[in-house]
Amino acid sequence: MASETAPPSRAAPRKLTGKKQEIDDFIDQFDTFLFDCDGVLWQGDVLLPKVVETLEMLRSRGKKLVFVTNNSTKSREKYSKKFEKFGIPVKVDEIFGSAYSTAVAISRVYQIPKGKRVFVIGEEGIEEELDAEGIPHFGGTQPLGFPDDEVAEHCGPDPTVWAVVTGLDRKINYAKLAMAFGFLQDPEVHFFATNFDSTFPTHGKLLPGAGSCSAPLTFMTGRGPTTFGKPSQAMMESIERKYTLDKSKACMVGDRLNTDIKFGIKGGLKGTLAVLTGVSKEHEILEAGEAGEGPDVYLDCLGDLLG
Ligand SMILES: O=C(O)[C@H](O)[C@H](O)COP(=O)(O)O
Ligand SMILES: [Mg+2]
Repeated sequence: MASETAPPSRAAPRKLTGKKQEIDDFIDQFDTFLFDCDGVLWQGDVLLPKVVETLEMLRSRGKKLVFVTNNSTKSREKYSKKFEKFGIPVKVDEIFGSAYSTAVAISRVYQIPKGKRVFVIGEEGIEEELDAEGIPHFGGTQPLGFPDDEVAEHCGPDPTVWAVVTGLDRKINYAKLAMAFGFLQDPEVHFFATNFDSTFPTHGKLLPGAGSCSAPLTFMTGRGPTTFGKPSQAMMESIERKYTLDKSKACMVGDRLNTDIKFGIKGGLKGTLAVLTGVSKEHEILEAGEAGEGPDVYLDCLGDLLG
């Protein structure tokens, strides 16, 4: 049996101490920073401490900033407006969201056939990115067209449905799941999820995440979805198509081990930085480090990069 090639040994995660020289040395290794959003820059609509100043500092040192979020509730356009509201100028092209990554995959990689449509369990972000790619869709934030308690008469296979796409849907309900289950009983119908984050960090607590919106369908059908958010490299490929990304000078900054840090490690980026303002806890980071799956370094919060 071919011997399993052990992953290249990775040093244990190191907490940056906040000494100016150590932080400067860390920052100076990179010319591009890929930033996760929820749990790194903000929690919901609350900006985390010193985020604006930190991003300004990095930009003043000539660093390229790219924003890579698994949160599919907003399109890139709407994220650009969210940044603007916080006084952070970010162009749409600097933002890569899982809704965008999924819509691009459906239209340009899988090439959905003409006359087919997509059923959505999710919010405006998915709908707006599907619209931008010219992909017909229904469900999502739109009414189903019949009272929820009549779903039994309406659910089941539908030859016009080419895929079910799930994302974070804060108004998910039994009728939506029943409709999606009906479509997925046809094995030809694709099952896509924007991302599989189990939880969503907001208001200082964890709420159900996008992965918890797709999990019931996996339980019903025995099928796992194909996902296009981190740690899938679909977004890394989108970023590389857009920018000449020198991975040997790029750092991924995230709050979640099994999405952000895994995305950076799998993507072969030079560095990974975890922050403790979102999902992963310090002991989880250290335990992951023992398995060679931890970040290179970590901080209590992004603002600590200011030293
Ligand atoms: O449930 C979700 O979709 C995720 O928790 C959330 O939106 C992650 O967003 P990110 O941290 O990738 O910006
Ligand atoms: Mg996050």
